[in-house]
Amino acid sequence: KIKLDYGPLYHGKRQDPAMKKWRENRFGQFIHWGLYSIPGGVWEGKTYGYAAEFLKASAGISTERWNGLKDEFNPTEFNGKEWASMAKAMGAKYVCLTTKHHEGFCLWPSKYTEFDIENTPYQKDLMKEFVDAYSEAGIDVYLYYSVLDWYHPDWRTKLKTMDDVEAFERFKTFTQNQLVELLERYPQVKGLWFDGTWDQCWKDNGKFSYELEVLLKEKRPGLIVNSRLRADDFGKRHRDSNGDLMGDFESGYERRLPDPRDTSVTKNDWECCMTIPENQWGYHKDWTLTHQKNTNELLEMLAQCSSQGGNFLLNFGPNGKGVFRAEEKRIAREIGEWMKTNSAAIYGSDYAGLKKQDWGYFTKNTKSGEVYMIVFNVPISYQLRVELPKHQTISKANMVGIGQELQLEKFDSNETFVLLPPKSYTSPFVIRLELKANKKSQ
Ligand SMILES: COc1ccc([C@H]2[C@H](O)[C@H](O)[C@H](C)N2C)cc1
Repeated sequence: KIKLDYGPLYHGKRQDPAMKKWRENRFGQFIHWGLYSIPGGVWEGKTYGYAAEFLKASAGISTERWNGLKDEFNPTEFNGKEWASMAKAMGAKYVCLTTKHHEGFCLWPSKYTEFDIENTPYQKDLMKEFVDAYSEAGIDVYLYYSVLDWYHPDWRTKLKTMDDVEAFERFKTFTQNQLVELLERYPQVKGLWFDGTWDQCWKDNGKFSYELEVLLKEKRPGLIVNSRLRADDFGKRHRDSNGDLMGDFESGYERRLPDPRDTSVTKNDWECCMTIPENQWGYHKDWTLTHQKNTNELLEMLAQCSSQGGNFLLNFGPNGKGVFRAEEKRIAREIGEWMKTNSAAIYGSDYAGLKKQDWGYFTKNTKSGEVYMIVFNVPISYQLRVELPKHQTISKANMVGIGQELQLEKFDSNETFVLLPPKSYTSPFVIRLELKANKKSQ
């Protein structure tokens, strides 16, 4: 092991109540909302297909012109309670909102910059309405914060000169001040989701990122931070120079999932953040440019994450007025419909320790011990293979929802077929297994 002064604060999975709640949540709503939500990927009549939150770069817009968008930010149709009730109906147990994306515009009235909500026609503390509404709906609130800040004069991608070093020292102070300010203004907040920490400037400041994690966790005991906050003594990110995770959960799964058979990911807590289009985090006017994931595709990702002990954070991008697009509202409703019947297989679930099969995913409820099969691919044979450890056997298998008991066919080996009634299955479904000790092996 390489000796590190600025590696992880601890090893293994946190078992405190705050982290256990994070783990039980399993399903969250990501929201990207900022000045980029106003143009929505279109500039001077031209549509740019790249991620809408990068329009400044993809359309070559001057900093002055881009920053001028703050004078147009007036989300008169924003209604925190409506947003929270859509998320509640979808079945999201937590939410993560961009307080400041790479553009540097702050959705809260910050003492440390004038590039914030206070200096827009809207003026009001939108973040307070947001945090209060979601908290009252029983949804845990997390805040996304981009260290990378295109607006701030002291931002430096890399530190080449002494001027750069001095500027970046001021930038580090600014960053720390803003983060403390967020925790003080919004006491309900459960955690921080850091982004924009891939540049050399941050890799050269592992000590600062370590001390920042310590400071923020002292300010807010139980605070949860993602792996993107940290760099170690040698500039390694997410995992330190010994391969150990820094932060409380691995958040490198951005628009991608681990291999479904990879059981190594179960060693740490982790989260996959996902867009509905191929690559749009901020609102984009034209979603027809790329594939839009449908509800069953998204449900399968949610099921896979749970089956491998990870969380699924699904992104929504409201427009400049604070309105979600029709596709997002429909998908939220459809996911919520499915969760009404099947959420027992998701909330409080974890890796079941059973061999992955082609028909779908196993999850295990950590409290009840009940094992679930979430089925996406019904085999032509209508036989769902289950391989159990020698000492276990299935005593019952029931469809969740309708409750129907399913026939079992047991093999001499440790395999069992759960037999499906031969009919058409047009929506993913869940089977609850009751397992018991296997007498034969005693
Ligand atoms: C250059 O590649 C990037 C940089 C930043 C991102 C940002 C997205 O804007 C979004 O906020 C995502 C969570 N983050 C990694 C994505 C890809």
